Amino acid sequence: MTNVVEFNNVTKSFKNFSLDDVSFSIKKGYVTGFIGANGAGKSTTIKLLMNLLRKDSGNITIFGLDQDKHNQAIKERIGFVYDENCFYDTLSIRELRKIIAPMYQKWNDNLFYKYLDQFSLPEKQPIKGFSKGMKMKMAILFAISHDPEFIIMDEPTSGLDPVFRREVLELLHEIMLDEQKTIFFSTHITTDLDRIADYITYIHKGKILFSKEREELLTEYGIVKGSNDLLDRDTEKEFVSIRKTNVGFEALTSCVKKTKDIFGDEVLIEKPSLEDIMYYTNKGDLTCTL
Ligand SMILES: Nc1ncnc2c1ncn2[C@@H]1O[C@H](COP(=O)(O)OP(=O)(O)OP(=O)(O)O)[C@@H](O)[C@H]1O
Repeated sequence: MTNVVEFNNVTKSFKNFSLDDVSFSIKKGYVTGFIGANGAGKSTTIKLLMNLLRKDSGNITIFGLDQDKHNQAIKERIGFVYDENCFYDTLSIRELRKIIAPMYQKWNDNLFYKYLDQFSLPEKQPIKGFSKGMKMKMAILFAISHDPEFIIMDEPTSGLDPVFRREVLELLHEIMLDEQKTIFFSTHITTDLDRIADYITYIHKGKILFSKEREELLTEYGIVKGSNDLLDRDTEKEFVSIRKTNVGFEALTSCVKKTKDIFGDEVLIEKPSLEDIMYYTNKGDLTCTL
């Protein structure tokens, strides 16, 4: 399987935060969801991917090309949706098109007008009068009208109502019907990933904890429920983190198989949601080898 992106030992430090020796890859032809708590390093990683930030060390290849040597050629093949509005808001879509289209050799007006119509966006109205949902649709419109192979989005569904969110996800589905396309997007809304993501990359305090197939992840991890007297210093170490109540404990394991070997039928193991995995991982440190 080909990788569209390879991060190799990438490091970036700010005064109070570091992306620490980050290595992961993004598979061609799939949707990868990028999750992590507030401040975990998602936007920083995406900015490094877009070459908008200078890395301290390591290297990044995109389409097999070194990012620093082939910046322009790479950008031509990427569609980027940023989480903040970065367009001049006194301009209309028609005026923006005149500025943005010449930047891309492969700009496709047929595609542009197809999506403009599909998104029901007004062409001549200044964008400052647009709702948040309309602005997001417009950002997507400009990101995909040069028919990019790889689409990167920083929280495309944040702040959108459920109907708009569903529309954005439907659009991503439509794009993915072309098996050559790849999408990488960050989100806090893990249920969106249940609908669309094939792979999940999880960042926690500047470190990548895993980058795995979603289905595989949901089989390896489990929510374990049992009686508090099963817990002692040794058994507690088997869990990512534990929540104890008067009636028993609930914990996350990252190794369902090992948990079954240790506890047998004495515990109940349920399939976790991505939200469960994020919640418990933020509470504790990983104790099992991933
Ligand atoms: N230019 C910068 N200078 C100093 N610190 C920065 C800079 N950019 C980001 N940071 C810090 O790096 C950390 C990670 O920020 P980042 O925006 O990557 O997180 P995030 O996972 O995208 O968070 P969120 O989900 O809240 O958007 C934060 O503590 C942030 O304050």
